[in-house]
Amino acid sequence: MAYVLVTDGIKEDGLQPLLNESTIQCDIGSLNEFSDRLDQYEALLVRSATKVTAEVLNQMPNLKIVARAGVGVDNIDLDAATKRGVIVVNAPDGNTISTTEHTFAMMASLVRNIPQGTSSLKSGKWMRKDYVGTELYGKTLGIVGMGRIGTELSRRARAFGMNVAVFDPFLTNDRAQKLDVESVEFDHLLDVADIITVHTPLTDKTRGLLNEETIARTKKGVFLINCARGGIIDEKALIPYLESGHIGGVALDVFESEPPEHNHPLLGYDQVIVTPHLGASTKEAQLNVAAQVADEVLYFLQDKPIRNAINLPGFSKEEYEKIKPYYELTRKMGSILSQCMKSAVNLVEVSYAGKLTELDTAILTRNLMASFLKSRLDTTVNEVNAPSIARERGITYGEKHSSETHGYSNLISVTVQGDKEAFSLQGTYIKEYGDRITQLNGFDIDFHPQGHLLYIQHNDRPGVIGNVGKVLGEHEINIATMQVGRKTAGGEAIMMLSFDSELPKNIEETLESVQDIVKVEQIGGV
Ligand SMILES: NC(=O)C1=CN([C@@H]2O[C@H](COP(=O)(O)OP(=O)(O)OC[C@H]3O[C@@H](n4cnc5c(N)ncnc54)[C@H](O)[C@@H]3O)[C@@H](O)[C@H]2O)C=CC1
Ligand SMILES: O=C(O)C(=O)COP(=O)(O)O
Repeated sequence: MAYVLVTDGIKEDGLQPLLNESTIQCDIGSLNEFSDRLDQYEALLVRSATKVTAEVLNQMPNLKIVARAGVGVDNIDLDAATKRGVIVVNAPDGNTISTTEHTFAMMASLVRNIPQGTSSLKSGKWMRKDYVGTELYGKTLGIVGMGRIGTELSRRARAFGMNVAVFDPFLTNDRAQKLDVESVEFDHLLDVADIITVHTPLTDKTRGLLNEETIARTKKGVFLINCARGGIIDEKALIPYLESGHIGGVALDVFESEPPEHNHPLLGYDQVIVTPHLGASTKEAQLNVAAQVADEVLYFLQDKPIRNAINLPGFSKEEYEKIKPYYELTRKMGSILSQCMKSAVNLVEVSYAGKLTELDTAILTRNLMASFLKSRLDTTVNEVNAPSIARERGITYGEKHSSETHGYSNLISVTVQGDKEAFSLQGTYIKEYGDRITQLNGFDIDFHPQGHLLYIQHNDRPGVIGNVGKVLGEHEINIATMQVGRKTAGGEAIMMLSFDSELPKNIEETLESVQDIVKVEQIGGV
């Protein structure tokens, strides 16, 4: 049974695939409510309220995946999760439309004083001349961050006859042209925009993007909107400009600290309109994001590919189908290399040739590294934390694409380099025969890496192979398959034997005492 904890009121209708799965038990509530059994959960589903800190992760030693039913993952300690090997996924596009529409509603409300007019009338006043608004038509909307939400917003703004100036370092001219927006530098956007709205994640670069200095550059009467993340607009910096009347109005759906304090200074200004982080709060968005993360968690627990991992290279289902056979091969190669080369390693070089060069191979290299490191360490190592663990251990690794296929349609070559020795392995996947190891330390060989293996280095002399068979026979060990490789007659040679069951621990020493046998390594669990 896999245990899953669902927090933050994620919509249950969308979670049906998880809730209906008989091998999964879903608990619904908060971290606090289930504090006595946090150690059992393999998956945690959250929105923005639950803070997945390093401390929370420590209390959940079994946790393998955190799924964010929404976009922003700033409530999750990504570094700590990555280090621990916990996959973090989100639901990137399920709430795009809702947040876009909310931003547009905030913009329209802001320029037409709708919230102010509502509360004034409800308090018995009829103040038409105090609430004269501004048209959107013909005004310039400055969008900072042209991702999913920024893009959808720009389409709506264009439909309202607005000009759109965008600052996003990743926006190409071609895309800007297609979207009929002007791509500008940030300073230029500050100069020309009548309304500025931010749609970036909160990062070190975007924190305080609109601050005392940058707001000073904006047009008098500018309207500012933040429906992205609290802190992108520096809340304190707004106050002098609201006081002086430089800012025409501010719309905030998000705050530096949520909920904001009751006596938060910005809440006292009539020109500031607010909502309590409602951007994604529609029936449709909540159903979408819940269904997206439920699918991802279910897939993950069933060892199927996940699409929206934040701390892993992403790939589509189609790409996964292509990569799948090599995934198993790289796992096996990593394990064999680690067990054959027992000494310290400082460099791992992976080369992909043939059909593989058409694929994004980064995930394969991570998989190989995870498998390589796993056999050497007793901590959790997977594709998520393999890069940081390798770095910590002083192991550099890299990958390249090459044209040297050695006649195979696809070929993976790996060299592991230590201070004193090196070890190399080549493998391929052939549809009819499965995965094959085709070369080991320069020796041509051909075997299916499966089960319990014995790798023997020996001198190519008459009787050696027979003696190995004899010793194993005396120990009642049945050889399943045996492959021999050599470079020259009478020179160095290797054997690779496979067995149906585990071998006795001391068999290496017994075999190493046989004449002309140089080295014996058991390779288990491939
Ligand atoms: N209020 C709410 O309830 C919701 C808020 N959000 C927030 O909205 C924001 C945007 O969401 P999406 O559009 O889905 O994300 P996205 O990832 O599609 O877009 C973000 C864009 O920001 C750009 N960007 C990053 N750093 C930048 C910088 N320094 N300057 C300019 N542009 C920069 C990126 O290139 C990207 O195009 C996120 O912070 C997300 O958390 C999202 C959904 C709901
Ligand atoms: O998706 C996002 O980034 C959001 O900010 C939505 O947050 P929520 O799930 O409504 O707490």
